[in-house]
Amino acid sequence: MEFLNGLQPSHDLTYNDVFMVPRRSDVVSRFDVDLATADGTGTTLPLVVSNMTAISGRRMAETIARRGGIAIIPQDIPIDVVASTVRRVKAAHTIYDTPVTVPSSMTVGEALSLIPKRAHGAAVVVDDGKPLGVVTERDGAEVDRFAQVHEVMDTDMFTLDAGLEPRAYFEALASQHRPLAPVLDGDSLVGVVTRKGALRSSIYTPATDPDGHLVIGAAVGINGDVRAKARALLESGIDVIVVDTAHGHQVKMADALPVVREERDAFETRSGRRIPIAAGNIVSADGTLELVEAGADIVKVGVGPGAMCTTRMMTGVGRPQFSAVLECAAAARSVGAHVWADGGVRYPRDVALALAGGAASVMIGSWFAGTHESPGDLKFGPDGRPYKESFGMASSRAVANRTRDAAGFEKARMALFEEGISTSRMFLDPENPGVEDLVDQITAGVRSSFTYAGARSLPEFADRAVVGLQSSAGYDEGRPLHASW
Ligand SMILES: NC(=O)C1=CN([C@@H]2O[C@H](COP(=O)(O)OP(=O)(O)OC[C@H]3O[C@@H](n4cnc5c(N)ncnc54)[C@H](OP(=O)(O)O)[C@@H]3O)[C@@H](O)[C@H]2O)C=CC1
Ligand SMILES: Nc1nc2c(ncn2[C@@H]2O[C@H](COP(=O)(O)O)[C@@H](O)[C@H]2O)c(=O)[nH]1
Ligand SMILES: [K+]
Repeated sequence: MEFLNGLQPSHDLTYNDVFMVPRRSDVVSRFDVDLATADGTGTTLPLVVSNMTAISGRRMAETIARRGGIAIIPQDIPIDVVASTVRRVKAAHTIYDTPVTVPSSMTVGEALSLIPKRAHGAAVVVDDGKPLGVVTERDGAEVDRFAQVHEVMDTDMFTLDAGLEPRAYFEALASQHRPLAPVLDGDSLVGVVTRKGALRSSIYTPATDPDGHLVIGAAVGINGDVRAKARALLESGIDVIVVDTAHGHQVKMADALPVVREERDAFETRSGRRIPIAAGNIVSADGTLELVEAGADIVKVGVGPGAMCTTRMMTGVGRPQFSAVLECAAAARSVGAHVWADGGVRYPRDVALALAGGAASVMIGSWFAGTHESPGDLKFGPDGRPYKESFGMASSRAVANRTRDAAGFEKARMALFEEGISTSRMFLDPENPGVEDLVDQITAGVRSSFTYAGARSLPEFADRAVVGLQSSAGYDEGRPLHASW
């Protein structure tokens, strides 16, 4: 990346401070862009879902990996729960959506609470392994919530066979005027296909491990028995291990990383698979080099940009994210390592700018909180708008959860330090209520960005991007106008 007109910025910059200028391009189609990352995680899109309890769980993990990204399960989740999450993600189909299945005797009320767990808006009714019908929100809307599913389900089953090409699924659904269909392999239900899903599987490549299963990562903190936790996580079958703390450039991190590296190397000897280690967070070249030296393959960059994060207001500490990414990515590159740009991403442009700054992948938390796939229950505001609750991992809510086994006195001491928001309502966008809708927007924006720069791949983009500085009026000029002046 170079600054426009050779400018050397006199102060640190964040995403809103900068813009990219187009340059002559021989990339003639946005489909010619390859967004695969080289950070060793197997992702085909440079997107990582933040290790936050309100955002990253099983549904998020399988959905994002199916489209090429990866989700990181937070450090606060008990290891047996992480292991079962990993098992279920690895068992999920790489092409078809996982169906919500309900027995025919389930109440409509219960079924309606399960349907929003998937963006496709329907549950498949299954008795004794045999699919009998489909029930949607609309089917359940007008009836008593204690009615049973078999009374309202659509039994005029339209199913499709597994193994067809995406176009065939799309056309079959379109010609039958169906939004979705259960997919059967022989008699058994293997998934659900929607028109959009079929379209997406022709555009995205799932992120898979060497055995062809969807990828997933998990985080470990720097306190407690780091060795045992790291070993258990590796044994659970994760594809990247994230060593996570607010202030990554500290002695405890420098002590924890060699331990995690030893466990990783031992796991490689046992299994033949080398699992990358990500660690953070830091915002300086020094911090990057020290973490890489201590064992990190990937360094997580970002102190204070996160939407749930109060660190900068509480402490005055942090660094505008674009400059932090730029400096850390250059340092990482000089020693053959990678960075993830973590936090503060609200628009596709921010993802593009992080990649221009040299990030191998971009971590997104809050933006993905308001989707069907985030773990929380769907709630409704006074105006009926659906939302999910989100909270920071350094909020009193998260700290209370993380320290649940500590003695009362210790708990109270730790609760003194709070650097995150405990409740925030993240509304679902009615047009884009699923995380895949957001991924569609991001990849459309980023692919287009690459063609403006004349780049076909991430390294080419980081090399060719020309970045200028703008005032807030410049930023404002770029915003769309949804009503008249
Ligand atoms: N990217 C960001 O800007 C930030 C992210 N977070 C996220 O919040 C979660 C919790 O992280 P964390 O608070 O580190 O909790 P951890 O449970 O990982 O504990 C952090 C350890 O580091 C010590 N420590 C020393 N200085 C600091 C400091 N300035 N801030 C925090 N800990 C410090 C703490 O000791 P002691 O308690 O005795 O001081 C404690 O032993 C993580 O998921 C992290 O990524 C949190 C804040 C900022
Ligand atoms: N200072 C804090 N940072 C936090 C907290 N919880 C998460 N985070 C960081 O934010 C990013 C996600 O950023 P977003 O803008 O996409 O939401 C996450 O990966 C963490 O690094 C917190 O409580 N305090
Ligand atoms: K912030």
